[in-house]
Amino acid sequence: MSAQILDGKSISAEIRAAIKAKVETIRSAGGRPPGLAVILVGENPASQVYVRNKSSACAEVGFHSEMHALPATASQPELMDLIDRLNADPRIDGILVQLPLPDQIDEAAVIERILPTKDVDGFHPYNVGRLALRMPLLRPCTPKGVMTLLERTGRTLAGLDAVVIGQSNIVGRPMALELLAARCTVTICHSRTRDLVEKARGADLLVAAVGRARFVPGDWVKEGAILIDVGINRGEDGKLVGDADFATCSRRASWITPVPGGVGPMTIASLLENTLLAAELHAGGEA
Ligand SMILES: Nc1nc(=O)c2c([nH]1)NC[C@@H]1CN(c3ccc(C(=O)N[C@@H](CCC(=O)O)C(=O)O)cc3)C=[N+]21
Repeated sequence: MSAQILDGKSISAEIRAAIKAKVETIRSAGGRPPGLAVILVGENPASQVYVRNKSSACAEVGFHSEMHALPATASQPELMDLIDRLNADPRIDGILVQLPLPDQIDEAAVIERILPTKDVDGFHPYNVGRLALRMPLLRPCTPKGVMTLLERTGRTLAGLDAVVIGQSNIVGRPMALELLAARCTVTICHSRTRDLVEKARGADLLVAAVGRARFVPGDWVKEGAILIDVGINRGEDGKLVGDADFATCSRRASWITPVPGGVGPMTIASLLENTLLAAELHAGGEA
């Protein structure tokens, strides 16, 4: 078998075009464009690249966007004050605090400070709780983007054995909740998991979200499985590599996401979708 490619780059371009058209409709009716504020603390070069990509995606679809750069030495109260101001700002529908944050900052406290209806990352306990209870509102962007990709396979997800490798708050856990809501039988694997290889080989749908380059070799993939690669690892040559070994995995999977051009662009598309949804919530007077 040779896998079909789940082309996140082109699917995300379709989504961006649809969002751009909606923003034009809002504006021609005299409404204000959705607004996203991105907060970057410190000078992590990878974070700077991501933040720039998010700003240019906003510009492309006609959103208002603003970047707030704080020094690496910024204090917890400074960051909390900024969030309070953005929470109260009527032009801002979404607030994204780029992670990871420097060690002196309490990440969980920062996330909880964001108004749940402005939490376009979907990381606030309110939004995670809603997802867990199958009443999703703002859904974490990467898992949401993966669900959009999975819809494009045309495959029925209900009843599939899904294995998620990785248990992070931003990807693995919400990914498992999404797949459970889609009625998959879900196994979450992590560093203490016994017989990881056997579990992976049993998966009809395998999600690799470990953050280690080429961690999943082709012989972990069941013939005909769907393989979603969430990894974005930078190789020694500076090129992006996924958590799966694409060359060998694509010989066994039925569908596979490439890196780059798979899940990454879908994460940004989901962020734009969430910001539009947040703007609709705010316009409806629901917050
Ligand atoms: N609060 C917060 N929210 C995030 O959503 C968040 C974050 N912090 N911290 C860092 C990670 C990483 N992340 C990516 C998004 C898009 C691509 C992406 O578009 N990747 C392209 C390639 C980009 C390139 O060439 O570097 C691709 O895979 O094709 C990658 C990574 C969002 N993150």
